[in-house]
Amino acid sequence: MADDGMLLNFELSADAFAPKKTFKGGSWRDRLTAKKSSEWGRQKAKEREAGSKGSIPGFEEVQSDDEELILPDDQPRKRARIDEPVLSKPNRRHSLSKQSIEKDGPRRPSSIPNGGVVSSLFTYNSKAVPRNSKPEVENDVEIEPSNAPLHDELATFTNLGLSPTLASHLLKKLAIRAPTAIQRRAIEQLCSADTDAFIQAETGSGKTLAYLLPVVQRLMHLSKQMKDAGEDFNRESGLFAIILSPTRELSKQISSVIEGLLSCCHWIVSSIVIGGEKKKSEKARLRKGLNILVATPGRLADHLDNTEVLDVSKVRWLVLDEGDRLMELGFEKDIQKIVSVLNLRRTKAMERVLPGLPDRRTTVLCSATLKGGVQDLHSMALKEPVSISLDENEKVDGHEAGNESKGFSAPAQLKQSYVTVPPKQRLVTLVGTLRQSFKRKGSVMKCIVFISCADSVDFHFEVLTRPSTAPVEGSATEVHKTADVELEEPSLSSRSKKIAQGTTVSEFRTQALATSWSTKDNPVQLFRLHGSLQQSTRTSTLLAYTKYVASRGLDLPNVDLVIEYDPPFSKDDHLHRIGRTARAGKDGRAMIFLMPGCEEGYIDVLKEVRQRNLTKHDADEMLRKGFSPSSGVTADRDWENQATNWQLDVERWTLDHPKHLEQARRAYQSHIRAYATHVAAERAFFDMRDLHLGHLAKAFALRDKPGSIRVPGLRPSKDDNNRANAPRKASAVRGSASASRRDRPDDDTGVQAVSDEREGRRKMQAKMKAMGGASEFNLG
Ligand SMILES: Nc1ncnc2c1ncn2[C@@H]1O[C@H](COP(=O)(O)OP(=O)(O)OP(=O)(O)O)[C@@H](O)[C@H]1O
Repeated sequence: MADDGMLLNFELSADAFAPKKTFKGGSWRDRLTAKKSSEWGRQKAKEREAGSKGSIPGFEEVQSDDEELILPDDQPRKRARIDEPVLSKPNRRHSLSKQSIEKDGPRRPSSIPNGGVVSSLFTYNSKAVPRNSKPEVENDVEIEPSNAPLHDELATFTNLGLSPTLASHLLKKLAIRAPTAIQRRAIEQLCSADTDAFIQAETGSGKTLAYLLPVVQRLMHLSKQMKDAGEDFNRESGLFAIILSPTRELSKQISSVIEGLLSCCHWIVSSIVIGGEKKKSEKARLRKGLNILVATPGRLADHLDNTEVLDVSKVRWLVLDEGDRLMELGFEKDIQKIVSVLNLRRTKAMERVLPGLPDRRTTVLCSATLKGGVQDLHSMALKEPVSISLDENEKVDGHEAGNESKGFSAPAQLKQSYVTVPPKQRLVTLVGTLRQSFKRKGSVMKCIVFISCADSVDFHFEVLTRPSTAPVEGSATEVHKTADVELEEPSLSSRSKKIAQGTTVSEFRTQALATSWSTKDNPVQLFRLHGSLQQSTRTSTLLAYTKYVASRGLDLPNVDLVIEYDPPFSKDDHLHRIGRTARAGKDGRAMIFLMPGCEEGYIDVLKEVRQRNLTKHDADEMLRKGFSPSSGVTADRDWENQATNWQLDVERWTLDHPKHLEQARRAYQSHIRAYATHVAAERAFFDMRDLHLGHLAKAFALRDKPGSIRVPGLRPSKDDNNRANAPRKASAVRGSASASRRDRPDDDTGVQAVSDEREGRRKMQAKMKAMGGASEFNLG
């Protein structure tokens, strides 16, 4: 009796299949299966006789049309998969290393429930499309930073209108010596005039201080005028300035910058309302009185409706920070409402004007990009504004300023690169890149990896901090309990568990050592952050990350490398993500992972952001650098074995624990859903129909066939349910990165893409808004 499971378990001896047999008895399927198996065995025997390949006990490979190696299963499977041609293995790149196979062998049967597919990392990968455009590599060009503080002798804060008290406080307490180019313009303008303003400047150019310094300066001046007129200035004098920002994190960051500034004029009081805490305590704070308020739009609109004690009649400065994000996250209506309430209440209260208080309100809009929504916000909130920006051809300290294309700006010194990685190799290439980057700069380096959804962040955090058993040179194989932290989800805190060595660690960690890839000599800490974490956890994680290497807590200082492991959902997203590095004149690198095929079209978008300093890499290069032993003494392509071992190790780890397996499947499914939510203008680059789902599964350490990955509890959409009733074609699931759309059967993938996109976008926006907005760190 030959069934599918036995087919895969056949021992290959040269004589076992020698005579040609006829098959009788059993069902037609059994006979056909046995016949095919016999032919397969004969062919293998011939190969071995020819010395082309030896058999490895306990491991036989069947290659499918997809070049997948199917491992034997404990459980005989009912359904035979008998139509796959048997291919010989012409070269060593097609097979797993013998070492890894032997290692994998004994554990395999228990590791692969319901049959599994292990495909080689290095075979049948889609190739990068040759491009006609000019070569992108223009590295090693020394470019002067475009967002650094100026060296101009005249560009001092006092020359721009700040009081000597504030200027010396900046220098002594905040180590800020000279303004950046955008600060020079904004401070001069806003200190001397009551006109609305639109500040547009690249990321990391110091926009926060560009609007805050004039506000604080003007309030200091107001307090002096009131004092001269015999009136006290204190927290009860009135609310004079409101700063709106799209996210809680950013609001807190702005609030901490204000606190730093106000320590030289402690009579001016600021506060913050951003949700995430009880409205009652926010109301209590508002009741005590304050002069500057930082808020998220939704929460402020709510307080304007429901908190009587909030008097906005004296507000004379309204700042809309990160205008593009405010619009993108759907705060338009809230802002509209806030602006009209401010207008209405100011007019009603004109008779109670304080000495020195300007008649009109100044509204300032800030943005790093000029994208669609910003224009709407501009017309809705600003009246005859002055535009404060650095023109395209403007020179900063004799060098060209940042803008290379209208509406986009990235710091000139930022080095962008992209790496084309076939879907199967994504995970190992990420690890190779991290190993290489941290090897070069040691654990003093800081990096952010952007991943498209919270489930995927969780999965990758666990994978990268799991104890590795793969023999990668110098890896920190033992678990470093001391670093497992501290920060935990309150709801999960009770579920702490004892681990083998007797140390209690939290089941849910947001910080841990990257034991699976960093080395003992150079240990790297990993932090987890996404929008599905509770607010308190997000805040403390960000703080821990900020403080980990550098101690300034203003933004995320000194981030050396940004990796966009999953491409951004829009160009603006990209700009904001890469803007976490190369801030205030510092160096920075940003690397994006693209898959061969239509994703490579995104390279043109990268060029729009900045053509210079754009470098190209490929997966082999990153793997070689990341997985080669540091001694440099290595057999040719030894790194392939190292990478394969690492990958197999993760796959085993995933299969060995139901929890990990579910997490991997959940991450995979959520990733695909998120993939469908790219903005319409960029969908040609990120086309669901070009995703090779089977290969992509490997990047989530899955050996399942894509069609069988269905995690219970993962929000099924209506269309999911409809699809479940429709016959599913195998090719629709397996796809092929290289096949054109026309080659595909008329499958339901396109429908899924569209419906998932709408659904995904709607949910994402709702979720972000419910969280009080999203930032580049709220990715769930
Ligand atoms: N004049 C200055 N000298 C030195 N450092 C500065 C100066 N102004 C701002 N910085 C620092 O530069 C960093 C970036 O500033 P900020 O966050 O205001 O930039 P941004 O333009 O708002 O960027 P993004 O658009 O990405 O939010 C901060 O760490 C800030 O402390």
